[in-house]
Amino acid sequence: MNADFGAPKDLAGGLQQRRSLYQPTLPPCLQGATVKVEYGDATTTIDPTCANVVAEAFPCTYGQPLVSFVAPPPDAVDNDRAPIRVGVVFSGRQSPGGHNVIWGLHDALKAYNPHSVLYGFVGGTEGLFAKKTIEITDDVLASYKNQGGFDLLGRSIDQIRSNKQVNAAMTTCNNLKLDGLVVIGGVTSNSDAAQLAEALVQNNCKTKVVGVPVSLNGDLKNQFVETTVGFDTVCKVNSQLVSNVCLDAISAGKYYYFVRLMGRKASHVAFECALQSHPNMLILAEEVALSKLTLMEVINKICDGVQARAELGKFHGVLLIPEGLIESIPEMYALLQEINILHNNNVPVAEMPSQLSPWAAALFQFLPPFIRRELLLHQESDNSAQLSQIDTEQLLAHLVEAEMIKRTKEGRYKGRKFSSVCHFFGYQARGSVPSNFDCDYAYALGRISLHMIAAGLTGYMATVANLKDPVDKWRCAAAPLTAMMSVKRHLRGPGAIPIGKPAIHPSPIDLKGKAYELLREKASSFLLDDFYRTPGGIQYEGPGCNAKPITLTIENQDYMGDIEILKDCLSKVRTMVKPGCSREVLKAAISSMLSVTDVLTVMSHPLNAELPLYHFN
Ligand SMILES: O=P(O)(O)OC[C@H]1O[C@](O)(CO)[C@@H](O)[C@@H]1O
Repeated sequence: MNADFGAPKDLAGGLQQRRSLYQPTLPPCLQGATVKVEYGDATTTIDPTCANVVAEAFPCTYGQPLVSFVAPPPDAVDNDRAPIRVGVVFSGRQSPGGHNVIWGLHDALKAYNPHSVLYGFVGGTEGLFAKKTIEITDDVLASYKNQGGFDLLGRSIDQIRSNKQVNAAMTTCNNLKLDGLVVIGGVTSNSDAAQLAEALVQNNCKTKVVGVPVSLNGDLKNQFVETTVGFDTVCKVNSQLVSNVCLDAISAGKYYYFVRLMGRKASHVAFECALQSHPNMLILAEEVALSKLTLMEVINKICDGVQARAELGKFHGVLLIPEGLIESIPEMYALLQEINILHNNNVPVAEMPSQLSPWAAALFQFLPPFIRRELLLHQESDNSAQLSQIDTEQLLAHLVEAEMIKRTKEGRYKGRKFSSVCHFFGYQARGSVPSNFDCDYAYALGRISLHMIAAGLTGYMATVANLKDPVDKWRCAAAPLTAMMSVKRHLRGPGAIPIGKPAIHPSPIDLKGKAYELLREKASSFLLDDFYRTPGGIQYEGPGCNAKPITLTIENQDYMGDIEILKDCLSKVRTMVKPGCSREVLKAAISSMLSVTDVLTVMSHPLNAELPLYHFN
């Protein structure tokens, strides 16, 4: 690695310079040097059927309580606080706002005790294993505040997983006498952080491990985590690009733009961009997987859309797909699985096609040569295909064109010749200057991380709830990483056997949610009416800067399921306990009628604080 990490950045004048001066807004509880730590109920896991497996895998860190942070009372005794030593590592992929986590952590650390030290691991996890550090100071941070990229420290493999890697990380923590290690990343990095936390406790290492949810994919979402840092920015930047091509398409009326967006296991980015820019078509991986659509069924669906538009005299359009679409098509998934096994068996790439099963070989041969080459690329660290390198949008455009030619020959399509232009909007947005929302959110999470370490929490994730409200209503908390875990299983239903290691899994688009329903209601209008929307570039200051402060998915994120549970629960609870009962009695009543997950949902629900108040006092 030859980058000069931590060196001052040459900020171009104007916007970049002004952004470095932006001061994130802080929720009230984080405004002082300390916080009051409130412990909630013990946790299990989001999937109670896996609780035993998770408990067995994490004997020391499973079942820890939920924690919330509130402002300390004005008369709180402010004892001397010993300096704290913390390390921070960029583990997951680049995502706008990552630098602000480090900035928030640094500011909280220095406010806590000015002699505290923050080490940044240079070159990501590899820097952690090799104890390659720089000290993070005000000077080092100055030109990275509110800037995109992860170039302050860089990153390498998103893994702290093998025994060798865990031991190397532990040695570094011991050598540097770290009180805390902050791991920045998405689902994979936070699963690894949980494993590292457990290993450190088991080996009597004093370092507390804290995870911070940073991922452009927005798929680390559960009852504790509303969204990840970077998702807001990436969706806004991509939505602008998508709306630009929509306007380009309608202007000349001659091209279909096929746009692939990042999102490996879940289609959140594509979904949000569709909500923001209203393209003609959106194919969600979750829908395809649910309906088990074959590749040709997907192609026919697109061709039917092209044909319906042609009947209205429209020969242009914009189609969005997530990069994970290819894996959601059953036969493509099966083919990728076979290739995966060949990789795991170290079969040379050139020999792979000949070792595929007959049906997989037939499918492979049917695909255009560029896709064949891309499918054979080496896997990612989580053993999945390198989806960012597979030009699925080109595959679709190629097959749609062939199908439209066929329909023309058969006399089924009488419109103009189909023409396409393909784009992958991925890395462009990933390196973007973060939005105000991501700057504030990341900075707050950085500050929370310090308070978690100071409170001695390990195996936890920093969280903020109520994100759709103004910052002064944000609720700062920490949730055990094991509470977010589940285990993959073979079969669905009661006989299903959990397999594999417990991990935090990406959460897919909720196909029963309000945001999805909204989009489906508009699908036919989007397809035919060219109902394009132009959100424009991110506005940082002045009129319009807060017009849409947070992504529409989050805004429409309904707690409907939870509210239904809550309402139902309340009506039953009323018949069981007296108004003004204690929290314990209330909890026992709730527990007697709900599953462990639902009790957790209700007790950690944003409305929970009101539960005893307006119904029982
Ligand atoms: O930087 P790389 O290794 O190409 O990673 C690309 C992957 O990272 C992500 O941007 C984030 O997980 C994915 O959407 C994408 O597939």
